[in-house]
Amino acid sequence: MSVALGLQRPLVVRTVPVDDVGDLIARLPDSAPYAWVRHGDGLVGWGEAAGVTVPHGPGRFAWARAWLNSIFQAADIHDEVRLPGSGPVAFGSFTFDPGSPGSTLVVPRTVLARRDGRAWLTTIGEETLDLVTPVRTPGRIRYSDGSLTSMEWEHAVATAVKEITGGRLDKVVLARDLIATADRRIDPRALLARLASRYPECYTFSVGGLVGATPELLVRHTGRAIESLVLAGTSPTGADPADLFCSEKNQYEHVCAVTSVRDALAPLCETLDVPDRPELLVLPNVQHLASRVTGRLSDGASVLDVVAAMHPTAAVGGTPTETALEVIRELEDMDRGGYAGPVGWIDARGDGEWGIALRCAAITGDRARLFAGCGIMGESDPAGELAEAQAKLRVMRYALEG
Ligand SMILES: C=C(O[C@@H]1C=C(C(=O)O)C=C[C@H]1O)C(=O)O
Repeated sequence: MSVALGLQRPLVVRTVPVDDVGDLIARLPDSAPYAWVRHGDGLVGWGEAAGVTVPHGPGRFAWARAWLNSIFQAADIHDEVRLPGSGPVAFGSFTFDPGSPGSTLVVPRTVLARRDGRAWLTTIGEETLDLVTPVRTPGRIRYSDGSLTSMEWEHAVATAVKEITGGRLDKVVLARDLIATADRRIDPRALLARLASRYPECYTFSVGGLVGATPELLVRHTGRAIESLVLAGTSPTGADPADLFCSEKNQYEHVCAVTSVRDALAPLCETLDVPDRPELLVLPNVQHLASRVTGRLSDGASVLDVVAAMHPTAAVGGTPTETALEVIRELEDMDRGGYAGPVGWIDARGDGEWGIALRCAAITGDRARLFAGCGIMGESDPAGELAEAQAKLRVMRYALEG
């Protein structure tokens, strides 16, 4: 556990309003940035006032909440803005599988934020001078297979189809990875800038080396109001949306995801509104069936409590959840790390926004590990699912190659 200022010495936090800050991502000074930006609004952060690697295991969300409480409750907070995301915030990324190590929480030393025309700056401890170094693009990119070749992955999909038609489960989301090697060290800021301009509708994020632009909002928590955007059912952009709406496979795949979210949220909510029918979310590469679920929490649960109840939804796990996790472990032959896990931020009031870490890559030095997955149903065609995974990989390929 690293706590730069020490648990015994409380964080001294100051939030002040600032004039318009321009492009948030362009303000990031170094190569280990924190970001959560959509349509230009959001939070970016740098430096580390406190940070921790969350121990893996089934109690990891409870452990993370306890750690955050100890930091936030002891903090000496001077907050002139008092909006979600003002005062101290922690950025976090949790691994998909509770058994995988690598979940992290970081309270940046500096956070710059904008929301609906208001901007603010939060600093912890002494002010420091942060120089914005020039952003370098990664140069030429070479790709190699991840854990499975395309053919092996198609075979895994075919095996999953057999498990489904044989009655072991209804739906499983299978993912694959792709390794990219660049000419030089990959500066996450170069990727963030490209992602934010090409995918403004998505949440462009960076936490602990995991960089991406996800369209899927796991949960936004503002006071007692919560909101989630459930995605499942995909076709290439440009294909007739009617095919997606009329496809029984895609409709059922979507119903599985929405049901998992409704079942997770219902016990926490006094009201919950789940649309009867999905809408269409069109992105530059793919289009999805999308359901916006809204609700009101019945008590003071924090955003992390809600994340803990929801993860993993059937949009990235499957139905039933535990069987899907078993099949994923059996067939993918890889550790997903933070891919398909919750990623986002939380403030000291318990407000925050968390997405499902999709359309992303884990960056280390000159290497990026890209991930993409697809919901597999009894009718799935392995070649079609491979094409869908490739379309989803285009997001990070574009971020790397421009
Ligand atoms: C698993 C991914 O995406 C998920 C799977 C989808 C599907 O199979 O239709 C759609 C959106 C996401 O919930 C991914 O992008 O890697």
